Amino acid sequence: MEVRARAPGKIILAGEHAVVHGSAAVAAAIDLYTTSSLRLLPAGEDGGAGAVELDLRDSGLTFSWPCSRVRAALGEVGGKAGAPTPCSPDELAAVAKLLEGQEIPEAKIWLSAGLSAFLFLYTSILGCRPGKAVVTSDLPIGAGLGSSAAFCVSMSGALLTAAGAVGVAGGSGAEEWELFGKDDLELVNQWAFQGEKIIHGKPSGIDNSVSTFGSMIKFKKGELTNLKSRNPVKMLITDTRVGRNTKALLAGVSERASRHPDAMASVFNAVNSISEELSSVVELAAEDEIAITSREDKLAELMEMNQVSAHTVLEKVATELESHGFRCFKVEVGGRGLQVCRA
Ligand SMILES: Nc1ncnc2c1ncn2[C@@H]1O[C@H](COP(=O)(O)OP(=O)(O)OP(=O)(O)O)[C@@H](O)[C@H]1O
Ligand SMILES: C[C@@](O)(CCO)CC(=O)[O-]
Ligand SMILES: [Mg+2]
Repeated sequence: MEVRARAPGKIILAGEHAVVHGSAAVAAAIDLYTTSSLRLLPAGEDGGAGAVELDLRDSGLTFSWPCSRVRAALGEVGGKAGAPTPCSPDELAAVAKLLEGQEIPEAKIWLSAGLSAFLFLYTSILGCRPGKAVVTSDLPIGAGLGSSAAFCVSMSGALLTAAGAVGVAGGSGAEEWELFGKDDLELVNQWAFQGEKIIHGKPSGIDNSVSTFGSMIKFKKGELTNLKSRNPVKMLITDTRVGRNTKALLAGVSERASRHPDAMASVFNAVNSISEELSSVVELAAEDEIAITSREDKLAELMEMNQVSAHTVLEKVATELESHGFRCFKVEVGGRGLQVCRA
């Protein structure tokens, strides 16, 4: 039997990064999905122990680990499809060894974090049983839309269903998407968080939570509040195609926080207030067009306050001044003194 699970990406409206340091953040699921399909294979069909296989369909890459090799590296793991235990440093090192010899193109070396998360989740939940997982995704990877969380959530959902730990026994028999119950979602979310930790370092848990539970949420210190919005919020998302690595960005923010603890505490406090206000604006009951427009203006302003970058502000101020007939020079300060040029 094949199990398929799909999980959405997300957009963070306010509180990104600050949420890792205890501020509130607001996030919403978006209707772009990662789908993980899983088929358990009969052991020893070819006289051998079989293999754990991963087919990353979008990148055209497939990976295979003979079960005997997985067992030699990790020992008799798995079958603990209850509450997860985090991946220990020793386990992570053993998983990293399993990546050696896999042909990951240099240009896609970032996939190794996802492969490590896959191996940890697969072997912890199913042990060294042979099986094949196929992953497809609508999401750009490493673009801030929660591709890592959607990967971990959909994979955990498929693995836990195959292990019989979650899901309706036998399913409805119909080829349609079914929803998990609340306890099942909690369990999937806990496993996905362990996967996210392998990919992100020290995530807050907001991405896997919103991917698991969907909807629009406020998230603070691991606590999730569902935001009830009677009018849908529409967003236009633009992928700049400028790649970034969330793990490195997270580490950068933490280092800055330890270099400037007081200033950064104020920043995190300000972001917390923005997220709290944004949450209440989302929940405002908008009865008419005017109210909806003013709600959208408030959301836009709060999002801009959260995201504000010096470059955007400079551009805006300059455009405004120039529209009133002033002339602006955007200059770099602190540059060189006298220079000469000989013809
Ligand atoms: N479909 C996928 N297949 C394999 N690996 C994936 C997939 N999606 C995500 N990953 C793993 O997750 C990593 C990207 O995670 P990262 O957290 O840096 O970006 P993101 O999740 O897209 O953005 P953000 O966390 O800021 O929302 C990839 O480098 C890869 O290791
Ligand atoms: C940057 C961050 O705030 C969201 C990543 O999409 C990290 C996290 O909360 O774990
Ligand atoms: Mg991520």
